[in-house]
Amino acid sequence: MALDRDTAMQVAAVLSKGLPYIQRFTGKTIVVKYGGNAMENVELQRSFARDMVLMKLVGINPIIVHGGGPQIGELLDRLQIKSHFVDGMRVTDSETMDVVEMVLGGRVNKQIVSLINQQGGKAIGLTGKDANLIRARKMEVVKPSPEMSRPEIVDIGHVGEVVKVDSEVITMLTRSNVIPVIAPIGVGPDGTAYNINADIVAGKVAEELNAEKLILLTNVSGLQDRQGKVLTGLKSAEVDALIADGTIHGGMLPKIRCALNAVKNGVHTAHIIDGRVAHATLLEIFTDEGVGTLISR
Ligand SMILES: Nc1ncnc2c1ncn2[C@@H]1O[C@H](COP(=O)(O)OP(=O)(O)O)[C@@H](O)[C@H]1O
Ligand SMILES: CC(=O)N[C@@H](CCC(=O)OP(=O)(O)O)C(=O)O
Repeated sequence: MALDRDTAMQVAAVLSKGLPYIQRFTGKTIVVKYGGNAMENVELQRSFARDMVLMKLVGINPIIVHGGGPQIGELLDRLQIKSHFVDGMRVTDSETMDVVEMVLGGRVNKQIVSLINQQGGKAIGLTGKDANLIRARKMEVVKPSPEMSRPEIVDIGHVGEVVKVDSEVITMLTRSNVIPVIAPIGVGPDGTAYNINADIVAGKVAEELNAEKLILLTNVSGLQDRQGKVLTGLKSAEVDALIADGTIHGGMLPKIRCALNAVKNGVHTAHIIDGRVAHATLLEIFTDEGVGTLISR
Protein backbone atom coordinates (compact mmCIF):
# COMPACT_ATOMS: atom_id res chain seq x y z
CA MET A 1 0.00 0.00 0.00
CA ALA A 2 1.60 3.29 -1.14
CA LEU A 3 1.40 6.17 1.36
CA ASP A 4 2.08 9.86 0.80
CA ARG A 5 5.04 11.24 2.73
CA ASP A 6 3.01 12.93 5.50
CA THR A 7 0.98 9.80 6.18
CA ALA A 8 4.12 7.67 6.13
CA MET A 9 5.74 10.03 8.71
CA GLN A 10 2.65 9.73 10.90
CA VAL A 11 2.77 5.94 10.72
CA ALA A 12 6.45 5.95 11.66
CA ALA A 13 5.75 8.30 14.60
CA VAL A 14 2.91 6.11 15.88
CA LEU A 15 5.03 2.96 15.64
CA SER A 16 7.87 4.66 17.47
CA LYS A 17 5.53 5.84 20.24
CA GLY A 18 4.55 2.20 20.77
CA LEU A 19 8.13 1.20 21.62
CA PRO A 20 8.02 1.81 25.44
CA TYR A 21 4.78 -0.18 25.69
CA ILE A 22 6.20 -3.03 23.64
CA GLN A 23 9.29 -3.05 25.88
CA ARG A 24 7.07 -3.09 28.97
CA PHE A 25 4.69 -5.83 27.90
CA THR A 26 6.76 -8.13 25.73
CA GLY A 27 6.96 -11.60 27.29
CA LYS A 28 3.89 -10.86 29.44
CA THR A 29 0.53 -12.60 29.34
CA ILE A 30 -2.64 -10.63 28.66
CA VAL A 31 -5.99 -12.37 29.01
CA VAL A 32 -8.70 -10.84 26.84
CA LYS A 33 -12.38 -11.61 27.41
CA TYR A 34 -14.18 -11.10 24.12
CA GLY A 35 -17.86 -10.58 24.93
CA GLY A 36 -20.73 -11.84 22.85
CA ASN A 37 -22.09 -8.29 22.56
CA ALA A 38 -18.77 -6.91 21.31
CA MET A 39 -18.47 -9.48 18.53
CA GLU A 40 -21.63 -8.71 16.59
CA ASN A 41 -20.15 -6.41 13.93
CA VAL A 42 -17.88 -7.78 11.18
CA GLU A 43 -15.54 -4.76 11.08
CA LEU A 44 -15.03 -4.96 14.85
CA GLN A 45 -14.37 -8.69 14.65
CA ARG A 46 -11.65 -8.06 12.09
CA SER A 47 -10.02 -5.26 14.09
CA PHE A 48 -10.09 -7.48 17.20
CA ALA A 49 -8.40 -10.34 15.34
CA ARG A 50 -5.72 -7.99 13.95
CA ASP A 51 -5.03 -6.65 17.45
CA MET A 52 -4.44 -10.18 18.75
CA VAL A 53 -2.07 -11.03 15.90
CA LEU A 54 -0.14 -7.79 16.38
CA MET A 55 0.19 -8.41 20.13
CA LYS A 56 1.58 -11.88 19.49
CA LEU A 57 4.08 -10.56 16.94
CA VAL A 58 5.52 -8.03 19.42
CA GLY A 59 6.08 -10.81 21.96
CA ILE A 60 2.97 -10.47 24.13
CA ASN A 61 1.01 -13.65 24.88
CA PRO A 62 -2.67 -12.96 24.28
CA ILE A 63 -5.06 -15.59 25.67
CA ILE A 64 -8.64 -15.19 24.51
CA VAL A 65 -11.66 -16.29 26.49
CA HIS A 66 -14.89 -15.65 24.61
CA GLY A 67 -18.52 -15.31 25.53
CA GLY A 68 -21.48 -15.71 23.22
CA GLY A 69 -24.54 -14.91 25.35
CA PRO A 70 -26.46 -13.19 22.51
CA GLN A 71 -25.57 -15.99 20.08
CA ILE A 72 -26.85 -18.63 22.57
CA GLY A 73 -30.00 -16.51 23.02
CA GLU A 74 -30.63 -16.43 19.25
CA LEU A 75 -30.48 -20.20 18.85
CA LEU A 76 -32.62 -20.78 21.96
CA ASP A 77 -35.22 -18.42 20.47
CA ARG A 78 -35.19 -20.26 17.16
CA LEU A 79 -35.67 -23.56 19.01
CA GLN A 80 -38.36 -21.90 21.15
CA ILE A 81 -36.54 -22.73 24.37
CA LYS A 82 -37.17 -20.12 27.07
CA SER A 83 -34.20 -18.77 28.99
CA HIS A 84 -33.73 -16.44 31.94
CA PHE A 85 -30.91 -15.10 34.13
CA VAL A 86 -30.30 -15.02 37.90
CA ASP A 87 -27.58 -12.55 38.98
CA GLY A 88 -26.18 -12.45 35.43
CA MET A 89 -26.09 -16.29 35.12
CA ARG A 90 -28.23 -18.12 32.55
CA VAL A 91 -30.38 -20.75 34.24
CA THR A 92 -29.28 -23.84 32.29
CA ASP A 93 -31.32 -27.05 32.08
CA SER A 94 -30.06 -30.08 30.10
CA GLU A 95 -31.66 -28.94 26.84
CA THR A 96 -30.19 -25.45 27.21
CA MET A 97 -26.78 -26.95 28.06
CA ASP A 98 -26.76 -28.79 24.72
CA VAL A 99 -27.37 -25.49 22.92
CA VAL A 100 -24.71 -23.68 24.99
CA GLU A 101 -22.13 -26.34 24.17
CA MET A 102 -22.99 -26.27 20.46
CA VAL A 103 -22.89 -22.48 20.18
CA LEU A 104 -19.86 -21.73 22.37
CA GLY A 105 -17.70 -24.78 21.59
CA GLY A 106 -18.79 -24.85 17.94
CA ARG A 107 -19.81 -21.80 15.99
CA VAL A 108 -18.49 -18.95 18.12
CA ASN A 109 -15.18 -20.58 19.01
CA LYS A 110 -14.39 -21.58 15.43
CA GLN A 111 -15.44 -18.18 14.08
CA ILE A 112 -12.89 -16.42 16.31
CA VAL A 113 -10.18 -18.99 15.55
CA SER A 114 -10.81 -18.54 11.85
CA LEU A 115 -10.77 -14.71 12.04
CA ILE A 116 -7.37 -14.74 13.76
CA ASN A 117 -5.95 -17.26 11.31
CA GLN A 118 -7.19 -15.17 8.38
CA GLN A 119 -5.17 -12.26 9.75
CA GLY A 120 -2.01 -14.37 9.75
CA GLY A 121 -2.11 -15.62 13.34
CA LYS A 122 -2.05 -19.23 14.56
CA ALA A 123 -5.06 -19.76 16.81
CA ILE A 124 -6.33 -23.00 18.33
CA GLY A 125 -9.77 -23.27 19.91
CA LEU A 126 -10.53 -25.25 23.06
CA THR A 127 -13.34 -25.73 25.51
CA GLY A 128 -12.67 -26.58 29.16
CA LYS A 129 -13.23 -30.22 28.23
CA ASP A 130 -10.11 -30.35 26.06
CA ALA A 131 -7.31 -31.89 28.15
CA ASN A 132 -9.52 -31.09 31.19
CA LEU A 133 -8.47 -27.45 30.82
CA ILE A 134 -11.26 -26.10 33.07
CA ARG A 135 -12.38 -28.34 35.91
CA ALA A 136 -15.70 -27.22 37.30
CA ARG A 137 -18.43 -27.99 39.81
CA LYS A 138 -22.05 -26.98 40.06
CA MET A 139 -22.55 -23.40 41.18
CA GLU A 140 -24.85 -22.74 44.10
CA VAL A 141 -26.57 -19.38 44.26
CA VAL A 142 -27.43 -18.44 47.82
CA LYS A 143 -30.05 -15.70 48.24
CA PRO A 144 -30.87 -14.02 51.53
CA SER A 145 -34.54 -14.69 52.22
CA PRO A 146 -36.40 -12.14 54.38
CA GLU A 147 -39.24 -14.59 55.15
CA MET A 148 -37.02 -17.48 56.18
CA SER A 149 -34.36 -17.48 58.85
CA ARG A 150 -31.97 -19.37 56.58
CA PRO A 151 -30.83 -18.12 53.14
CA GLU A 152 -32.47 -19.79 50.16
CA ILE A 153 -30.41 -21.92 47.72
CA VAL A 154 -31.52 -21.29 44.12
CA ASP A 155 -30.92 -24.16 41.66
CA ILE A 156 -29.68 -22.72 38.34
CA GLY A 157 -29.04 -26.10 36.69
CA HIS A 158 -25.85 -26.86 34.78
CA VAL A 159 -24.14 -23.57 35.65
CA GLY A 160 -20.63 -24.18 36.88
CA GLU A 161 -17.93 -22.48 38.87
CA VAL A 162 -14.25 -22.98 38.17
CA VAL A 163 -12.40 -25.43 40.40
CA LYS A 164 -9.07 -25.37 38.54
CA VAL A 165 -7.58 -24.08 35.30
CA ASP A 166 -4.71 -26.19 33.95
CA SER A 167 -2.14 -23.54 33.05
CA GLU A 168 0.21 -26.21 31.57
CA VAL A 169 -2.19 -26.80 28.68
CA ILE A 170 -2.20 -23.08 27.90
CA THR A 171 1.55 -22.55 28.19
CA MET A 172 2.13 -25.60 25.98
CA LEU A 173 0.26 -23.72 23.26
CA THR A 174 1.72 -20.27 23.83
CA ARG A 175 5.25 -21.71 23.78
CA SER A 176 4.47 -23.00 20.29
CA ASN A 177 3.42 -19.52 19.19
CA VAL A 178 -0.26 -20.41 19.26
CA ILE A 179 -3.01 -18.02 20.40
CA PRO A 180 -5.40 -20.07 22.58
CA VAL A 181 -9.11 -19.29 22.12
CA ILE A 182 -11.07 -20.69 25.07
CA ALA A 183 -14.84 -21.34 25.25
CA PRO A 184 -16.23 -21.08 28.81
CA ILE A 185 -17.38 -24.66 29.27
CA GLY A 186 -16.13 -26.57 32.27
CA VAL A 187 -15.99 -30.29 32.98
CA GLY A 188 -16.95 -32.10 36.18
CA PRO A 189 -15.20 -35.20 37.59
CA ASP A 190 -17.78 -37.45 35.86
CA GLY A 191 -17.45 -35.66 32.50
CA THR A 192 -20.54 -33.46 33.00
CA ALA A 193 -20.39 -30.22 31.00
CA TYR A 194 -20.97 -26.94 32.84
CA ASN A 195 -21.98 -23.57 31.44
CA ILE A 196 -19.71 -20.97 33.03
CA ASN A 197 -19.96 -17.21 32.65
CA ALA A 198 -17.11 -16.18 30.36
CA ASP A 199 -15.97 -13.31 32.63
CA ILE A 200 -15.46 -15.77 35.47
CA VAL A 201 -13.40 -18.09 33.27
CA ALA A 202 -11.29 -15.17 31.98
CA GLY A 203 -10.61 -14.01 35.55
CA LYS A 204 -9.55 -17.50 36.68
CA VAL A 205 -7.35 -18.03 33.62
CA ALA A 206 -5.67 -14.67 34.31
CA GLU A 207 -5.12 -15.60 37.98
CA GLU A 208 -3.72 -19.03 37.16
CA LEU A 209 -1.29 -17.60 34.58
CA ASN A 210 -0.31 -14.65 36.78
CA ALA A 211 -1.27 -12.41 33.90
CA GLU A 212 -0.12 -8.83 33.56
CA LYS A 213 -3.59 -7.67 32.52
CA LEU A 214 -7.13 -8.95 32.35
CA ILE A 215 -9.05 -7.03 29.68
CA LEU A 216 -12.82 -7.44 29.60
CA LEU A 217 -14.27 -6.16 26.33
CA THR A 218 -17.96 -5.36 26.58
CA ASN A 219 -20.78 -3.35 25.01
CA VAL A 220 -20.63 -0.31 27.32
CA SER A 221 -17.88 2.25 27.86
CA GLY A 222 -17.02 0.80 31.29
CA LEU A 223 -18.59 0.53 34.70
CA GLN A 224 -20.99 3.46 34.99
CA ASP A 225 -22.74 5.32 37.78
CA ARG A 226 -26.47 6.09 37.62
CA GLN A 227 -25.80 9.19 35.47
CA GLY A 228 -23.82 7.11 32.97
CA LYS A 229 -20.42 8.50 33.99
CA VAL A 230 -17.62 5.92 33.66
CA LEU A 231 -16.12 5.05 37.04
CA THR A 232 -12.48 4.04 37.39
CA GLY A 233 -9.94 3.23 40.11
CA LEU A 234 -12.61 1.79 42.42
CA LYS A 235 -11.87 0.07 45.73
CA SER A 236 -13.61 -3.16 46.74
CA ALA A 237 -15.81 -1.42 49.36
CA GLU A 238 -17.00 1.16 46.81
CA VAL A 239 -17.97 -1.63 44.42
CA ASP A 240 -19.88 -3.43 47.22
CA ALA A 241 -21.88 -0.24 47.84
CA LEU A 242 -22.70 0.11 44.12
CA ILE A 243 -23.90 -3.53 44.05
CA ALA A 244 -25.99 -3.04 47.21
CA ASP A 245 -27.79 0.05 45.82
CA GLY A 246 -28.44 -1.65 42.44
CA THR A 247 -26.14 0.58 40.33
CA ILE A 248 -24.24 -2.55 39.29
CA HIS A 249 -26.55 -5.33 38.14
CA GLY A 250 -27.05 -8.04 35.49
CA GLY A 251 -24.06 -8.87 33.28
CA MET A 252 -21.88 -6.25 35.01
CA LEU A 253 -22.01 -8.23 38.29
CA PRO A 254 -19.79 -11.18 37.27
CA LYS A 255 -17.53 -8.78 35.35
CA ILE A 256 -16.73 -6.53 38.28
CA ARG A 257 -16.51 -9.41 40.76
CA CYS A 258 -14.00 -11.32 38.65
CA ALA A 259 -11.96 -8.16 37.98
CA LEU A 260 -11.68 -7.51 41.74
CA ASN A 261 -10.79 -11.14 42.47
CA ALA A 262 -8.20 -11.22 39.70
CA VAL A 263 -6.27 -8.22 41.03
CA LYS A 264 -6.57 -9.53 44.59
CA ASN A 265 -5.03 -12.82 43.43
CA GLY A 266 -2.01 -11.46 41.60
CA VAL A 267 -3.11 -10.05 38.24
CA HIS A 268 -1.52 -6.62 37.89
CA THR A 269 -4.49 -4.71 36.47
CA ALA A 270 -8.00 -5.44 35.21
CA HIS A 271 -9.80 -3.27 32.65
CA ILE A 272 -13.44 -3.16 31.61
CA ILE A 273 -13.41 -1.49 28.20
CA ASP A 274 -15.69 -0.71 25.29
CA GLY A 275 -15.48 -3.47 22.69
CA ARG A 276 -17.60 -1.37 20.30
CA VAL A 277 -14.57 0.86 19.66
CA ALA A 278 -12.27 -0.39 16.89
CA HIS A 279 -8.84 -1.49 18.20
CA ALA A 280 -10.00 -1.06 21.83
CA THR A 281 -7.36 -3.55 23.04
CA LEU A 282 -4.51 -1.75 21.28
CA LEU A 283 -5.67 1.58 22.70
CA GLU A 284 -5.57 0.06 26.17
CA ILE A 285 -2.16 -1.57 25.85
CA PHE A 286 -0.21 0.84 23.68
CA THR A 287 -1.37 4.25 24.88
CA ASP A 288 -1.76 6.11 28.17
CA GLU A 289 -5.28 7.12 27.20
CA GLY A 290 -6.63 4.17 29.24
CA VAL A 291 -10.16 3.65 27.95
CA GLY A 292 -12.87 2.45 30.35
CA THR A 293 -12.66 1.26 33.96
CA LEU A 294 -9.32 0.36 35.53
CA ILE A 295 -9.12 -1.85 38.60
CA SER A 296 -5.76 -2.30 40.24
CA ARG A 297 -4.37 -3.58 43.50
N1 LIG B 1 -23.24 -0.04 36.50
C1 LIG B 1 -23.23 -0.54 35.27
N2 LIG B 1 -22.39 0.01 34.33
C2 LIG B 1 -22.38 -0.48 33.06
N3 LIG B 1 -23.14 -1.53 32.63
C3 LIG B 1 -23.97 -2.11 33.51
C4 LIG B 1 -24.05 -1.65 34.86
N4 LIG B 1 -24.97 -2.43 35.51
C5 LIG B 1 -25.44 -3.30 34.62
N5 LIG B 1 -24.86 -3.14 33.41
C6 LIG B 1 -25.16 -3.95 32.22
O1 LIG B 1 -24.12 -4.88 31.99
C7 LIG B 1 -24.05 -5.10 30.58
C8 LIG B 1 -22.72 -5.78 30.21
O2 LIG B 1 -22.77 -7.13 30.55
P1 LIG B 1 -23.13 -8.26 29.45
O3 LIG B 1 -24.42 -7.90 28.78
O4 LIG B 1 -23.05 -9.57 30.12
O5 LIG B 1 -21.99 -8.03 28.38
P2 LIG B 1 -20.91 -8.99 27.67
O6 LIG B 1 -21.65 -9.76 26.63
O7 LIG B 1 -19.94 -8.03 27.10
O8 LIG B 1 -20.31 -9.86 28.74
C9 LIG B 1 -24.26 -3.72 30.01
O9 LIG B 1 -24.70 -3.74 28.68
C10 LIG B 1 -25.31 -3.13 30.94
O10 LIG B 1 -26.60 -3.38 30.44
C1 LIG C 1 -23.73 -19.14 33.15
C2 LIG C 1 -23.83 -18.19 32.00
O1 LIG C 1 -24.56 -17.20 32.06
N1 LIG C 1 -23.09 -18.46 30.91
C3 LIG C 1 -23.09 -17.63 29.73
C4 LIG C 1 -21.92 -18.07 28.87
C5 LIG C 1 -21.65 -17.13 27.73
C6 LIG C 1 -21.20 -15.76 28.19
O2 LIG C 1 -20.75 -15.52 29.29
O3 LIG C 1 -21.36 -14.81 27.20
P1 LIG C 1 -21.17 -13.22 27.28
O4 LIG C 1 -19.83 -12.94 27.81
O5 LIG C 1 -21.35 -12.83 25.87
O6 LIG C 1 -22.27 -12.69 28.18
C7 LIG C 1 -24.43 -17.76 28.96
O7 LIG C 1 -25.04 -18.82 28.97
O8 LIG C 1 -24.81 -16.75 28.33
